[in-house]
Amino acid sequence: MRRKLIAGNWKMNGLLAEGTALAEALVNLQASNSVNCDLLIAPPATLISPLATLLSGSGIALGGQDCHCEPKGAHTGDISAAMLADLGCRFVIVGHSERRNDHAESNTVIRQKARAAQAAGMTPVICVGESLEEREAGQAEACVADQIRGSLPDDGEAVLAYEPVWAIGTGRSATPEDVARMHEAIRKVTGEVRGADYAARCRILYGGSVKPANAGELLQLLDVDGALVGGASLVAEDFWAIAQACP
Ligand SMILES: O=C(CO)COP(=O)(O)O
Repeated sequence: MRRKLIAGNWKMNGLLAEGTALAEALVNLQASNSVNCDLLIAPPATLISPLATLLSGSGIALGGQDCHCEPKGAHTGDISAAMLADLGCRFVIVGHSERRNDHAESNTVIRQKARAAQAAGMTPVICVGESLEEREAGQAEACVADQIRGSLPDDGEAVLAYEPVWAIGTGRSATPEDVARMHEAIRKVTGEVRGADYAARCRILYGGSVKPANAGELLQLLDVDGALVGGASLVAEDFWAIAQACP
């Protein structure tokens, strides 16, 4: 049985005061309500240290939004997986479409980052997803399969996140039918790459305009093991309502 994971990707949002207030609000919500899922927040790197203190003992896990594939060295501006783990991160998002696009990250680099995360004792959350052009050309499943074959490490734990690029930050979520079909396809490819046992336990999250209004129907789909939430994770009540939608 795969326990659902609701993850908030804060992206490049949150100065110290608002970031800590948001985390405090989540800790308070968690103290007074139980949810049927694991919880993770991935704040900007500048907030990891203060949030590590704030979230300590809360049961809300902390994650990075990216890491470098090398353990250390001359990489100005980058952060190693060990640095994230050192501050208490248990997860790190790799291969988000915004990194694939803004920083021209390839599947090969993303796999190296995922391996670096595993080597530091963290679980990578590996993002995949097709562009609108790829979907309109009927290439969505082939594109996502290529991304999985290229970026999923050969061993070790990983979480996968299906985030169709056209659904991110647009308010336009994929339909439950599209999500169900794609998640089934992702589990099948994962089985081909890593074997049936691994595919059966691998968590596959959906991301792209998840909000309280659509979380319930997405999270009850058979192969949807949680959500990677952008915009709605910046509002404590909305993020909490999404977590509460886990059946
Ligand atoms: O990119 C996302 C999460 O990683 C999704 O962002 P939105 O929820 O804002 O569409």
